[in-house]
Amino acid sequence: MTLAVIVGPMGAGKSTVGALLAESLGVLARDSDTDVERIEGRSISDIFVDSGEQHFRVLEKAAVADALASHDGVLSLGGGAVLDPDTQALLAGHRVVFLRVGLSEAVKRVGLGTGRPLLLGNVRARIKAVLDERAPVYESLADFTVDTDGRTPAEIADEVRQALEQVARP
Ligand SMILES: Nc1ncnc2c1ncn2[C@@H]1O[C@H](COP(=O)(O)OP(=O)(O)OP(=O)(O)O)[C@@H](O)[C@H]1O
Ligand SMILES: O=C(O)C1=C[C@@H](O)[C@@H](O)[C@H](O)C1
Ligand SMILES: [Mg+2]
Repeated sequence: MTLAVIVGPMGAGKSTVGALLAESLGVLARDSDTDVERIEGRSISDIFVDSGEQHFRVLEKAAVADALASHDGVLSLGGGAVLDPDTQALLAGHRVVFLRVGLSEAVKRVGLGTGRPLLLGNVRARIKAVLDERAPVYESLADFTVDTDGRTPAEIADEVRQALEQVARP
């Protein structure tokens, strides 16, 4: 059973905060993007370019289901993993944390978007579209939400850790 599952858009800091949170709790951090890359032996960008987004989503769905079933620590999900209805249903059995980030800060954090294939083209416009489309999904799945704008990853990890103490595991 996971201790917590971290969701949010690109640049929210899921991987960064997930690693810090796991360290402070003395558990392992896992990241579905890293799992897909390890299993496939190629980067997410390469998967998108060579095999297409749909193929990536199939791999991602399997990696997330596996991690949700077997991981005992903190699990950070790829930004789009929550769009899958089966994944949404699985998440109901876990404590879900939404890391919220505003448009301008997300744009600053991802920089030129290198390594994030969904942002190719106009980074700001793509992030805006992703935030608009997905914010309600993240909100609806989350047991609680932590704002990340203007705060360090360590501060955010600390707030998540405190909030987890208030939320019983399902
Ligand atoms: N609170 C923060 N303040 C400033 N910079 C941050 C913060 N959190 C993360 N970052 C930086 O933003 C970038 C993106 O962080 P990270 O890779 O953890 O995001 P992510 O949510 O996992 O994104 P993705 O969905 O692409 O995997 C990194 O360079 C990281 O150092
Ligand atoms: O928001 C998304 O759809 C994505 C986010 C990243 O974590 C990766 O999973 C991939 O770049 C797609
Ligand atoms: Mg990440």
